[in-house]
Amino acid sequence: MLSSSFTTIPVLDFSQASSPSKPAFLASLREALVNVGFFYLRNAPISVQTQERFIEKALCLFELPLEKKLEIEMVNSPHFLGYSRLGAEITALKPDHREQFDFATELPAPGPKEPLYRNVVGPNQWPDETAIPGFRESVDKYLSEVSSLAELFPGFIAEALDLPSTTFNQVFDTPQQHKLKLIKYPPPPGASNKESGFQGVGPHKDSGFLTFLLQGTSHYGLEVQNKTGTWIPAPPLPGTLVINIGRSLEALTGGICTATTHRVSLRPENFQSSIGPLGPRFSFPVFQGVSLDLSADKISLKIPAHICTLVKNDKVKSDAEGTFNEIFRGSIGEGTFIARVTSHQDVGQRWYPEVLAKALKGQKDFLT
Ligand SMILES: O=C(O)CCC(=O)C(=O)O
Ligand SMILES: [Fe+2]
Repeated sequence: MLSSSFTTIPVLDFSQASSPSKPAFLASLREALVNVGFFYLRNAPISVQTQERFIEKALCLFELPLEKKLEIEMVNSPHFLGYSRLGAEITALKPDHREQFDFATELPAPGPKEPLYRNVVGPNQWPDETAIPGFRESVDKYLSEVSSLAELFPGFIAEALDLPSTTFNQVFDTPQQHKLKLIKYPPPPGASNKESGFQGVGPHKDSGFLTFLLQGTSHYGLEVQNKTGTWIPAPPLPGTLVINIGRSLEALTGGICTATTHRVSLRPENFQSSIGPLGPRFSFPVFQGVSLDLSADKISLKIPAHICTLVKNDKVKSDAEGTFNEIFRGSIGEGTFIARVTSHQDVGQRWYPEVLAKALKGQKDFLT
């Protein structure tokens, strides 16, 4: 049954999230969760000053000379935090054409007796404060405001699914780690594939609860795959964040909330405007984490039947890799760890060579 699927991405207004308009907000949220997996959010409670200062500092970070960036290269960190050079990350078995810095809620590394997968949490690698004064403060502030917004959504989602508003409380750690990626997509080199463009990031689903994406420039490029396999553009709308559902939320709701495949295509025309070249595209996703020790089968949410019947498509065409679904039979921590090791193989090779070798062979039971 592939007859109907979304062709546009809904726009929700956060100012409706408090009564008396809350029922309308929850109804739009329900439709977005169940049938699209993506929505824009207007009037998010993130201060314009925080956002602008964060973008300004982020652009300075990319302008540092390569040797300064390499001081905080991700390969130095067993926690997958820091700088990844252009082409260092792999998605859907192909290198991505993007340069990025990964930061996260500042937390200590796990102790030696904790499971290996807990190493996806640990301290950040911060750039030299004298090179970009105020950088750390601007990132901390932005991540903290987005985290506060993110932490309101489990309650809204529960209510949108007609579940008690505290339903998801048990799935988060205290404190919970969230991740912030700073991404630069340079214009594509040479000719690109006409149909799909040059791969900025290949087709994938995010692995967390929700992702909160700030598109920092006006480029087209982000595309969302509807259930029939068609790619729908998700260009930046001024004053909005793009929010999408990750595999953790999808698994926790037994697939009622849909984690939708997306990609960034770098077509040469996306880098041109009527007044000339746009330069690189910048984007800044925050990935909302969930408890690492959680496994989908430990949580059995009873979603009301009238919500389950809203799910329109029983078959979904997706270009994302399927491996995570297999891995997900273990804990979320294991799944996330393996996804990180295979995406950042230089880090995997340096810190977890055995896990990488086994992951690459597609073995799934190696962390037991
Ligand atoms: O750059 C974007 O707009 C999206 C990036 C993305 O999907 C990701 O990093 O997971
Ligand atoms: Fe993504």
